[in-house]
Amino acid sequence: MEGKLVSEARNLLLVDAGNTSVKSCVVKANGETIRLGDPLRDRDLINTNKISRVLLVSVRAQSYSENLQQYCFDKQIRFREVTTSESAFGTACAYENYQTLGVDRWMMILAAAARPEDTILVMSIGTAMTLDLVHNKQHLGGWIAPGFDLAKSALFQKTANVFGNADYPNHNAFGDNTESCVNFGCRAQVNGLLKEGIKCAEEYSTKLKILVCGGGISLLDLSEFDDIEVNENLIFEGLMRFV
Ligand SMILES: Nc1ncnc2c1ncn2[C@@H]1O[C@H](COP(=O)(O)OP(=O)(O)OP(=O)(O)O)[C@@H](O)[C@H]1O
Ligand SMILES: CC(C)(CO)[C@@H](O)C(=O)NCCC(=O)O
Repeated sequence: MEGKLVSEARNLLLVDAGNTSVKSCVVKANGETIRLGDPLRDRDLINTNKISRVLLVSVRAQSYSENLQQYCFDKQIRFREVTTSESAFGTACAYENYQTLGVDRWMMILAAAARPEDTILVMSIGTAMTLDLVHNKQHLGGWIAPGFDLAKSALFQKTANVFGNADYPNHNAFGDNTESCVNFGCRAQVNGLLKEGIKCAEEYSTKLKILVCGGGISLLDLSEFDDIEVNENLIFEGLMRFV
């Protein structure tokens, strides 16, 4: 039975192991894609989707990569972990110590570099928020800041009297109690980061494309930004360049 499954398998599984969650994407032979979860949590995912090859990017502890590699080895599935490189496909990483740039950022940078626009700002709104500038297909650098939940928990941990709830506000306003002041303040930080990023990026070009992804996208006031594209598959788009 196991042998039959392996011989029938021909689909590719892309895996993005982030700090909060692991996402995956099945790429079928006909090009169709399906977004799924963590293959180490849902042990049927690989069998039911006839996976013959796994490509991983991870910003988690090394043990996640080792466990997935072992799992693939046991199931006779080809496995490769893609890591940040000094350059790829003609795009150089802005970090001298390139190994320290998160591979999730690297994938988004490479996805942006494959686009036709000259100047692209890539933003991820996850556990952490990141911004990276890609100009003429080169990575010029970026920012790392706490994400919405992280900013809130830092406030709760480091102050005696600030408390909150688990709401994600869908607009901005001035709060009239502690919880709403925290929520609106941290939401303003998300939007403010992008506005500041645009200001800096406009030194390179006033014609700017913005690509955004991550679990906190609904915190952005999308209508306030020109030429902005929400793309949940940015990391997978970058990873697909290695296929
Ligand atoms: N319903 C929601 N509305 C708005 N924001 C949310 C919601 N649910 C989660 N978030 C935000 O999304 C974050 C998680 O995003 P994501 O799943 O992209 O994280 P991750 O990829 O694991 O982290 P990272 O990319 O930083 O490693 C949470 O920390 C939270 O701030
Ligand atoms: C910043 C995060 C956590 C965003 O997921 C990730 O890209 C990471 O762990 N980066 C390592 C540090 C860096 O990119 O400089």
